[in-house]
Amino acid sequence: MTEPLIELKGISKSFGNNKVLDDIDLTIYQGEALGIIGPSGTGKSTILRVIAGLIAPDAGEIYIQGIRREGLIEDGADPLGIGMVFQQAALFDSLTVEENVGFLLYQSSKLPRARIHELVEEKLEMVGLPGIGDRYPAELSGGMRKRVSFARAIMSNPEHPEEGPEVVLYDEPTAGLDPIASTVIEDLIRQLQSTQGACGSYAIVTHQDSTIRRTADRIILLYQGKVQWQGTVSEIDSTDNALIRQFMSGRVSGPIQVVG
Ligand SMILES: Nc1ncnc2c1ncn2[C@@H]1O[C@H](COP(=O)(O)OP(=O)(O)OP(=O)(O)O)[C@@H](O)[C@H]1O
Repeated sequence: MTEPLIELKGISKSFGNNKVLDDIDLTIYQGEALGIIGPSGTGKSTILRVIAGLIAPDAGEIYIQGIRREGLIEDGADPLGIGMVFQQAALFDSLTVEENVGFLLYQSSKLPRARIHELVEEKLEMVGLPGIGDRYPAELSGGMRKRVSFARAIMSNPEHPEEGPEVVLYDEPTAGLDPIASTVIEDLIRQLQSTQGACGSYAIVTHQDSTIRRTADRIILLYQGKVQWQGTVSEIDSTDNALIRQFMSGRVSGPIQVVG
């Protein structure tokens, strides 16, 4: 494996009495596609939010390209860009697609509007949605909104190319999509990984079987605050780990307790 981009060491996080992450060690390597799976409520989104620097762990250390992160992302930029695609597309409803995708550039760059427009159009083309910049999110389907949020996540400022996202964190990017729309998103994730130069390494949280198999190379299973299993995609079918067997088959009986 190549060099570690992001390392979590001994990460713990509780909400009240609920210990969601319990002394987790996890590394994301350069060029890696890491799938994070596990039952609902086991802290998959929480781990992404910790990696993104949106919430602070209670204990443990986070290293970004070998440099320890102090505080949250808002306290100082990481040495590499981390983009996030949320489960909900999280677009601003009152802004057009163009204003959403170019949001950060319109807010904080000195680029002329025409140049931002070009860059937005370039990203929209990459996600297969050219020419929709003047529409509003409410006019789009769920799958289109997700693709627009991708376009926003991969936007970088050509004045500061080093700030472009090198790592993307995908939180259930295919949740609620039909199988064909899911395939489009899965292909897009892999396509961006190989062509964009930017989104070459990523972690993806998903419950969908096709997304697990098509977008991840290495998988970890989170349960009860711990990484309980890790292996390659082909190993999810051959392992006799009882947690993976139950999770992938959807059986109610087994070591994973059904909540609710
Ligand atoms: N800000 C918060 N305040 C209180 N509890 C929280 C907060 N964020 C998450 N939790 C709790 O932490 C646990 C883990 O939540 P998280 O969203 O990380 O799970 P998940 O594995 O991503 O779940 P799902 O698969 O259902 O999306 C849950 O019990 C959730 O209720």
